[in-house]
Amino acid sequence: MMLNNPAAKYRPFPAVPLADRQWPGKTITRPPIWMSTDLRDGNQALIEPMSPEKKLRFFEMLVQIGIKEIEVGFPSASQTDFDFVRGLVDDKRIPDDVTIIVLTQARDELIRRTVESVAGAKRACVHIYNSVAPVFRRVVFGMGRDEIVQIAVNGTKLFKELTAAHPETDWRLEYSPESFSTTELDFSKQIVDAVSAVWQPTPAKPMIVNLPSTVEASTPNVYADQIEWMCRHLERRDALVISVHPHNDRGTAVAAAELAVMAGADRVEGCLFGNGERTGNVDLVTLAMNLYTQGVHPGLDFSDIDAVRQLVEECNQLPVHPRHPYAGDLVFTAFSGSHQDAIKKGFAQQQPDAIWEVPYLPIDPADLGRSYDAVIRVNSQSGKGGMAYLLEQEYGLALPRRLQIEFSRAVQKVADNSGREIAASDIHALFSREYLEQDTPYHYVSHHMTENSTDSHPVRVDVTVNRHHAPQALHGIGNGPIDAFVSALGLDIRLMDYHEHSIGSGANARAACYVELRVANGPTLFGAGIDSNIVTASFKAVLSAVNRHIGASEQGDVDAIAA
Ligand SMILES: CC(=O)SCCNC(=O)CCNC(=O)[C@H](O)C(C)(C)COP(=O)(O)OP(=O)(O)OC[C@H]1O[C@@H](n2cnc3c(N)ncnc32)[C@H](O)[C@@H]1OP(=O)(O)O
Ligand SMILES: CC(C)C(=O)C(=O)O
Ligand SMILES: [Mg+2]
Repeated sequence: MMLNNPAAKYRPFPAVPLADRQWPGKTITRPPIWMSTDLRDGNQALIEPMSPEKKLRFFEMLVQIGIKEIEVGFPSASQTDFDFVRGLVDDKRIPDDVTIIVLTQARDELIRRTVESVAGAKRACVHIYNSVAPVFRRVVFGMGRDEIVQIAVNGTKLFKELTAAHPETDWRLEYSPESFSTTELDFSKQIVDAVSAVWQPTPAKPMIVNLPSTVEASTPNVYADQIEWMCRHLERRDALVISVHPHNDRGTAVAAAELAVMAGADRVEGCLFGNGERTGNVDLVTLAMNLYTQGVHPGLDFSDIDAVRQLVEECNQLPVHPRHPYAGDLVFTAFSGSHQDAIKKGFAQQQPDAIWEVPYLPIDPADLGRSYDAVIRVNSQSGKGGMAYLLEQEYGLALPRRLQIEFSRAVQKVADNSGREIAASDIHALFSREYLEQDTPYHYVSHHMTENSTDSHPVRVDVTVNRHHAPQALHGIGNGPIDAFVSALGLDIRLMDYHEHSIGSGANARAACYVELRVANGPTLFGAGIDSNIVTASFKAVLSAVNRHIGASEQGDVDAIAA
């Protein structure tokens, strides 16, 4: 043993002897039965447990999402929980297709109080548990196996007796050998079989056998082996609903639940966004959305995930992590350049009802009620694609590729200097400053254009521009308006590239023009212009490019590019 090696005080988790395990070859083709334990396991793990009002809002939201089995509390633990559960029953707040579940230790007085809390409900499930792992048997109870079995059997017998006095309620039993995942499999089987022998479930009225990883202690494949082993060995299997309840101590609860379902589990207990004791219960939102991405409808409605998240955060008084799969603030956001480029191209090519194939996005944000707007954000890690996407989405400006490259240098400079994210409005302001507001020394005032199709230069423009604020009347002819305008300016410039598109439609439509100009044999620069008149927009774009060239030249004067 290595001295001072902390790892030396831990044991490797033993493999399950299940040579012919079947689960690795299975796929999940339908959702499990979902059970939310937000109001019990989630609530018991909060710094401040929920008030009855919050619990009720949470309950109603769970119903709305479509969860049919809801663990609503531990009524024997407190008057608040008892009253809340009683209120649900007495105020007839439980829809006919929803089953409420109440948890109790397998102790007589607690079982009595629990039955009292739900008696009279149309249907109610009492969830009885006792811990069965060796360390609990030794440390907590100081009991041998048979005595531990007796706790569960006695509790079940009492429950059977008590419920016989309330035939108006359709009673269901859920039994959990707590700490199942760290218990010898033969003992878990022994105690579950003993409980089901007392309760005598039938396929029409099955008993829920919940097999929790109370503390997640192994890799998820081991948990799957344990579940498959139990499914194969339990008595009265056709009268049992096998449930799993993974906790997230190793950070693999989602994987454990998924493999457990492949291994035969019919039902999954968990909490929204993974709240729950210590590192949490398995996250039902992630599980459900993972199914979506495999083409399996989870049977739950998370089409407005932001509203669900808001309510959960309010009730739990715990934030959902910004990187939470599907619901986090940042999960549909790409900052890095190559991601932005691929996402932008993906959105452009994605057809409305086709299979979803946008790179880097496993799910369509719209399916969760999230908008595309926040998908791409720009900071110093971003390339041209991100800022081009934002300008197009938010301002309708579709920059040509070479202009994107040119402008992204300006964006990058600002991002590098500030070290912060740059909002779409900042990018637009920068674009306006760099291109649209470049009006010195040349500023467009007005123009008149005439066309004579028989002429070799069919277009003539008479244009007024201010040069250093002094009006100048210029005239030029050419093959088209821009050609004629360039000739009217009388500068040593060549038009290299031209793009235009409309912004908006109808009476408010405007034209955006982008031109790339070369000065003499020097470098090229872009200019941009926007106007309700497309010809005016193109003239403004030319002057924008000219002014930028002049600004960039050493002399900073128009003579630098005079013909
Ligand atoms: C993994 C889980 O999440 S399990 C659910 C855990 N949740 C909670 O415990 C929240 C609500 N619980 C409570 O408020 C309290 O535990 C109560 C009110 C239910 C009971 O409180 P107390 O009577 O003080 O008992 P406490 O919970 O401390 O349990 C200790 C005793 O119960 C016994 N016990 C614990 N669990 C069980 C069980 N499932 N079945 C039978 N006996 C049990 C212990 O051996 C111990 O016995 P001892 O006093 O003879 O040594
Ligand atoms: C009560 C049981 C099911 C529990 O919450 C656990 O074992 O984690
Ligand atoms: Mg738990």
